[in-house]
Amino acid sequence: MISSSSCTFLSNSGLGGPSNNFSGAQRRVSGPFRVCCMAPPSNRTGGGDRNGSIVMEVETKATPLKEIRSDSAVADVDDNEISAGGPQDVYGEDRATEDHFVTPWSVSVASGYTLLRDPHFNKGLAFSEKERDAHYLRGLLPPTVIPQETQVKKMIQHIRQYQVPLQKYMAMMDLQERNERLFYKLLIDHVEELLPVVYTPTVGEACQKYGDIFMRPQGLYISLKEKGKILEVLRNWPEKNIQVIVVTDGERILGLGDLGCQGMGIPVGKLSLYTALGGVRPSACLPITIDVGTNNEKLLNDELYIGLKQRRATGQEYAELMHEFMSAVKTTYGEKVLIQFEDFANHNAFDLLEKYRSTHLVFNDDIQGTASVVLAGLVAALKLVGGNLADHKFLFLGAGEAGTGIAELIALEISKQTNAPLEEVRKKIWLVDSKGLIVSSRKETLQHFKKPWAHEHEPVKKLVDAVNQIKPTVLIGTSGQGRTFTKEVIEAMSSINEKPIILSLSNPTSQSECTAEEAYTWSQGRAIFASGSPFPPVEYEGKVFVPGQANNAYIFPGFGLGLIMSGTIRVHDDLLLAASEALAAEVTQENFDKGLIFPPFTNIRKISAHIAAKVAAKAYELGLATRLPQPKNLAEFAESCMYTPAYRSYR
Ligand SMILES: NC(=O)C1=CN([C@@H]2O[C@H](COP(=O)(O)OP(=O)(O)OC[C@H]3O[C@@H](n4cnc5c(N)ncnc54)[C@H](OP(=O)(O)O)[C@@H]3O)[C@@H](O)[C@H]2O)C=CC1
Ligand SMILES: CC(=O)C(=O)O
Ligand SMILES: [Mg+2]
Repeated sequence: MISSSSCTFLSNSGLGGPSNNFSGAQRRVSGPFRVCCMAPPSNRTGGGDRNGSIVMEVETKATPLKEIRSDSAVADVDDNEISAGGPQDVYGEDRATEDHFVTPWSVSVASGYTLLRDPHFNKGLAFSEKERDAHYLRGLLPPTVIPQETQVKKMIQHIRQYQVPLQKYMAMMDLQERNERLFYKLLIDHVEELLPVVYTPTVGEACQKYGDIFMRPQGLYISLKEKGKILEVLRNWPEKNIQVIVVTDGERILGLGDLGCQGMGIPVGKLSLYTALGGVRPSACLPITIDVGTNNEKLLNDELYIGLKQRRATGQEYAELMHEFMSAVKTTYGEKVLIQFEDFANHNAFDLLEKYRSTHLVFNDDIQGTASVVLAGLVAALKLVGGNLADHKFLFLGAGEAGTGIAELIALEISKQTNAPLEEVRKKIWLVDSKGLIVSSRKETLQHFKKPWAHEHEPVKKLVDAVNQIKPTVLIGTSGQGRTFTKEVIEAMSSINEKPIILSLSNPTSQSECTAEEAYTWSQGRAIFASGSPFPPVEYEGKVFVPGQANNAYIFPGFGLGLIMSGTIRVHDDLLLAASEALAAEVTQENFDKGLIFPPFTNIRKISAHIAAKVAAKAYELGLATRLPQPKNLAEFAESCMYTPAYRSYR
C-alpha cells in the first residue's frame, strides 16, 4: 500500500488532501480552516473576531476588467485570450494592478458556534475533550463524546424510520449540510441501501419537487441573468481547487423530461457519488445548473418554481451562454478540470460534446458513461450466454443519447475485436425510436446521431414486430417510457432466445421499460436482466433472482478519478473501453451464479480504484496523461488518493 505521502501531488492539487489552496506554511497546519469572502476587505487585517475565529490572512484576488465586462462580447472572446494566465493565475493575482477589481477572500480558523455550523468541519458529539477546549466548544455541546461509528449507527436508524423515500432524501441532504464527513461515512458504509435515496429513483422525485423542498441552495446556479458575468459567478464559489464539475441545463432529467432549474438535484447527487464511490474530495466537486428557462408549463405556472420563469433560450443565445461558461471554467480552474455533461436534451448534448471535446476535458455521462457500463454488462453476460459480442444481435427501444451512445461503443468494441469496418459492424445493431424501426427510407428526416443506424429494412412500427423480424439476442430499453417491454415483447424475446438479455435502462423506476418481476416471470425465469434503477430480488417458481443495476454510476466515479489522478487532458473512446473492461472483470462467479452481470455496489470503491487504474494506464499509453512520472502501481495509487470520510483531528 502506498503511504499517503506518496500522493503529495494530488493532496496539493486537491484529490486526497485537506481542503486548501494556500501556501505551504498554512497547509501544514491541521486546523479547521475556512475561506470566506469578507466585506469590506480593509477590515480584515488579523486578530480574533466575535466568535473566536482568527483571521489568518487576507488574500486579494484580482479580476481584470476586460474579463468581467457585462456586455455579450465576452462570448466572442477567443478561448486563448480568455484563458491567458492559466491555472496558476486563476484570480489574476499575478497581474493585479490598482485598476483591477478584487474579491476579498480571507482565510480563518473556524471555532466555537461557527465551527459547529460548518458542515466541512463539524463533528457533532464526536469532538474530543481536547478539541472542545481548544476550539471554544465548551457548553455548546452536551457532555458526552461519541465516536463517528456510533453516529453512523444512530443516523441509519434515523433514516430508516422514514417510510417515504423523499423524507429519507431530505434527511440525507440535511445531514450533508450539517456534517459532511458523517454524510459520506454513512453513504459509504450503507451504499446499497442509500444509493436509491440520494440517487435514482428518489433524486428524480426530489427534482420534481425541488421548489417545495428547497431549504438551502446547493451548487452554483448560472442563469441567463449572469450572461457576461460568468467568471464573476465562478469566483463566488468558496472552493478554489475544483477538479470535477457536473453540469446540467435540466432539459432531460432522467426520464422525467424538462425540470428546468430544479434539475440541480442531479449534479448534486452525481457529485456525492464522485466522492462516496470514487473518492474524489467533496471540496473538489462543483455542481452547476445552467438556467436558460424551461418549457415545462407546470413549472412556469408554479409560484414555488425556483428558476427563470421564461421559455427556454435556444440557438445563438443558448450557444453563447454555454460558450461563455465553458471558457470561464477553463480560465478559472485550468485545462484539467473535468466537465461532466449530465441530462441535457439530445438536441444539445451531442453538439456540446462534439464542440468541446477537443478543447476541454469533457465527458457526457448519458452518452459515454452509460455506454461504458452497458458494454461491461454485455461482456460479462457472455459468460452466461456464450459466444463473442460479434455473435450477438442488438435491438434498442430508444435512439437518443443513451441508445446511440451504447450502440456506438458496442460497434467500436466489436470492430476492434474482429477487425471488421465499423459500418459493417453497425449492421448488427438496430434501433427503434418513437416513430418505429430506424430504417434507410427514413434517413433524410433523421437527426444526425441516428443516421448511422438507418439500415436496409422495410418500415416497422411496433417493437414486438421489430423483435420478431430482427430476432435480437439482446434487447435494451433507453426510451424513457415505462412499461414498453410488454408481455408480448418479452415472450417474443424468450421464444427466440434460450437466455434473452433484457436491459431496462430508463430511470427512474416509473420509467423503466419493465420491472424485474415482469422480466423474470414473462421469460419463465430465463431472462438475464438488469435495470437502470434498482429492483428488489424476485422469487419465481422457488428460485430467487437478483436483478443487477445497469447504471452509469458504476463507471463515472472511477473514470473521473482515473482522469484526475493522471492529469489527463482529453477523453478518448479507448478510455471508455478500458473502463468497461475493468468493470466487466469485477463480476465474480458468485455474482454470475445469482444471474448478476454487474458486481454489487458494496465493493464499489475498490472497483472504482481498478477502473481508475485502467483508465489512467490507457491515458498514459495514449500520451494524454500529464502527471509524470507515471506511478508504478496505478491501482494502489488510486486507492491512496481516495478521500476517506473519517474525522480528522484538530489541534
Ligand atoms: N441506466 C443508466 O445509466 C442511464 C439511463 N438513462 C435513461 O435512458 C432514458 C433515455 O435517455 P436519453 O437517451 O438520454 O434520452 P433521449 O431523449 O436522448 O432519447 C430517448 C429516445 O427514446 C425514444 N422514445 C421516446 N418514446 C418512445 C416510445 N414510446 N417508443 C419508442 N421510442 C421512444 C425517443 O424517440 P424520438 O427520437 O423519436 O423522440 C428517443 O430516441 C432516460 O429514462 C434516462 O433516465 C440515460 C442515461 C443513463
Ligand atoms: C443515470 C442517468 O444518468 C440518467 O438516467 O440520466
Ligand atoms: Mg444522466
